[in-house]
Amino acid sequence: MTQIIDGKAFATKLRAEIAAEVATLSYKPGLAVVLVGEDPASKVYVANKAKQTVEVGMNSFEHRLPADTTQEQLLALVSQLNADPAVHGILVQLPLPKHLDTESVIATISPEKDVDGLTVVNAGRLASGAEGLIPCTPLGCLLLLQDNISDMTGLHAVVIGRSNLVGKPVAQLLLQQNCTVTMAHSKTRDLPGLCRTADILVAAVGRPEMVKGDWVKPGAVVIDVGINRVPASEGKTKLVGDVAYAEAAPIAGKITPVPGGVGPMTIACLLRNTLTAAKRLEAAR
Ligand SMILES: NC(=O)C1=CN([C@@H]2O[C@H](COP(=O)(O)OP(=O)(O)OC[C@H]3O[C@@H](n4cnc5c(N)ncnc54)[C@H](OP(=O)(O)O)[C@@H]3O)[C@@H](O)[C@H]2O)C=CC1
Ligand SMILES: Nc1nc(=O)c2c([nH]1)NC[C@@H]1CN(c3ccc(C(=O)N[C@@H](CCC(=O)O)C(=O)O)cc3)C=[N+]21
Repeated sequence: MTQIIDGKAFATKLRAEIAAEVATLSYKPGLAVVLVGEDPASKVYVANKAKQTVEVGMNSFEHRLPADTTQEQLLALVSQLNADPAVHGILVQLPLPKHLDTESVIATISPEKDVDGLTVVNAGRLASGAEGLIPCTPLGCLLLLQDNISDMTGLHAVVIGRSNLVGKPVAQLLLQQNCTVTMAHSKTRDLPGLCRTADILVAAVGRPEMVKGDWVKPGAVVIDVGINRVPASEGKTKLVGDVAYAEAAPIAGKITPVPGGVGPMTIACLLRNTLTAAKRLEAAR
């Protein structure tokens, strides 16, 4: 029988552990979230994050800026948050409006407050095995895999997608777990054949239900990172992953659903990173 990996339940447990630790602190960790523009999907995530941040006993600072915010204004806000002792974590919601330079905005975030793990410093720390802040979604994937596979040594992991936010850091983490890692992307030849050799298959592509059932090796552990909103019946929309779940689930050994898989873990890991950053910053004061 296929086992469904319940990311929602795992994330609830993780948040309870975070809340218990926050309650022992003499200060309140603070997370600042910056949202530029009116993207409705982003707004939902920001609202969810703010609610859960407060629930675990942290301060949530929301900065909603208009879509026509200038580069200078955004950089000034990030600098102000860098200097604010009540702020331990800074998250700038991506993607930014096209007129803004994402790279320079990320580069302005203090690496010690970079709870998304997106700065060059934290990416370098992850690649070299040093202690830093690990991107939330990849960290969530790792925690789910560790909870479901006692030892990943020697397993073949195929990661589809090579973004700085998801694919690359996932591959780094699985390499640290002694997996043999193959990174696949839009130029990969015979992707279905490659996927069929994967003991662990991570899909972070952004293409609804691209990974078909017959791409999955029987018994493989499938982690579906994709969050795609697609039309459903009666003019409504629904969320689907990058894996054709109905086809893949009976073949996989274990699989994450969408919603209720990696998504909730991302927010829990964001809170965990904020706690980690707060403890390090306060210890250094
Ligand atoms: N669950 C969560 O919490 C989160 C979910 N997401 C979701 O995860 C997905 C990936 O996000 P992100 O990494 O930011 O996306 P990006 O668009 O930055 O990267 C997508 C990657 O997929 C690859 N790709 C695209 N088309 C194909 C194809 N036909 N075959 C093989 N590879 C392909 C691209 O290859 P190339 O480099 O060659 O272009 C690229 O490396 C999205 O659905 C996103 O919504 C993202 C963040 C958090
Ligand atoms: N700087 C930055 N960091 C990010 O990590 C980041 C970002 N920008 N931009 C957008 C993407 C997307 N993302 C999600 C987080 C949680 C859910 C989530 O909680 N999903 C739930 C519910 C979704 C719903 O029902 O609406 C689920 O999958 O069960 C989804 C998507 C983080 N991202």
